[in-house]
Amino acid sequence: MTPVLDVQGLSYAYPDGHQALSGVDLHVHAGERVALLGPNGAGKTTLVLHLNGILSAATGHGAGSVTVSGLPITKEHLLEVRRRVGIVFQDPDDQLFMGSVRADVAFGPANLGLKGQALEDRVMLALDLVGMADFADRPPHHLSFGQRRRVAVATVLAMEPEILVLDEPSSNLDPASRRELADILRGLDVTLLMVTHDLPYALELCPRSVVLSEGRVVADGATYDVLTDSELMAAHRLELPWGFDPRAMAVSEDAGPIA
Ligand SMILES: Nc1ncnc2c1ncn2[C@@H]1O[C@H](COP(=O)(O)OP(=O)(O)OP(=O)(O)O)[C@@H](O)[C@H]1O
Repeated sequence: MTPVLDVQGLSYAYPDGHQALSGVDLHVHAGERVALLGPNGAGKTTLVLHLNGILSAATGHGAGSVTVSGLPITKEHLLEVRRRVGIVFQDPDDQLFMGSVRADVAFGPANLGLKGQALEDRVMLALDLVGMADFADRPPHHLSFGQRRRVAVATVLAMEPEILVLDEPSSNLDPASRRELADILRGLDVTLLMVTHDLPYALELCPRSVVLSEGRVVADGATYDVLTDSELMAAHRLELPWGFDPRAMAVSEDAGPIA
């Protein structure tokens, strides 16, 4: 089966010469939920920025390729790739800038040419998926942080992406909002790649984890196996919260230990 996301030998140095990625391979199949873990400065954001062509190995600072559903990320395919790969950034305020929730969620699909009832249906479906339909006419800046994060997810879902990439989705959420967002994400019919430092969240949501460290993939396997490999964890500055034991966690059947 062809991976929906195929990263091959990706290397990238920033213009100042800092080598952020070195020969990264990552193959994600349709419907997978994958956590991208790693210490600060590992290259996670740099990798994510390559997935919809914000950064590109082709700019002369890198090597390798990124292919989305068979489509290489080139200038010619950039718009289509950006529709297929939806990125939810850590700060929802980077993605919300219109006067109402409805207008923000409509912005992307309207740019694709959707209008009238089809546009309204697309917007309301996306808001329904994140439990924010009742907030459609509210100004985003009147919402709480957790509500704005959900709307940011809806702006991306409204583009009907094949791959949903989330940067630190659980950060700054209270425990109930954190759990509710996990339920929402688990219920989506989409391939999911989630950058996170929240290791319990990775275990809860993603059967598979990839660990990036100093620009290289140092582990790729079952999240449970990664989080219980104390040598690997220590070597790459990954720490479980105090008192959290993956072995004892009651987890959903597709994300948990294969006992
Ligand atoms: N614009 C830039 N110019 C030069 N170096 C950069 C730039 N952005 C990031 N870097 C460097 O590239 C490396 C990877 O950074 P990146 O932001 O991808 O890490 P990260 O894994 O997302 O970290 P964090 O967990 O802290 O968000 C770091 O050493 C960082 O200092």
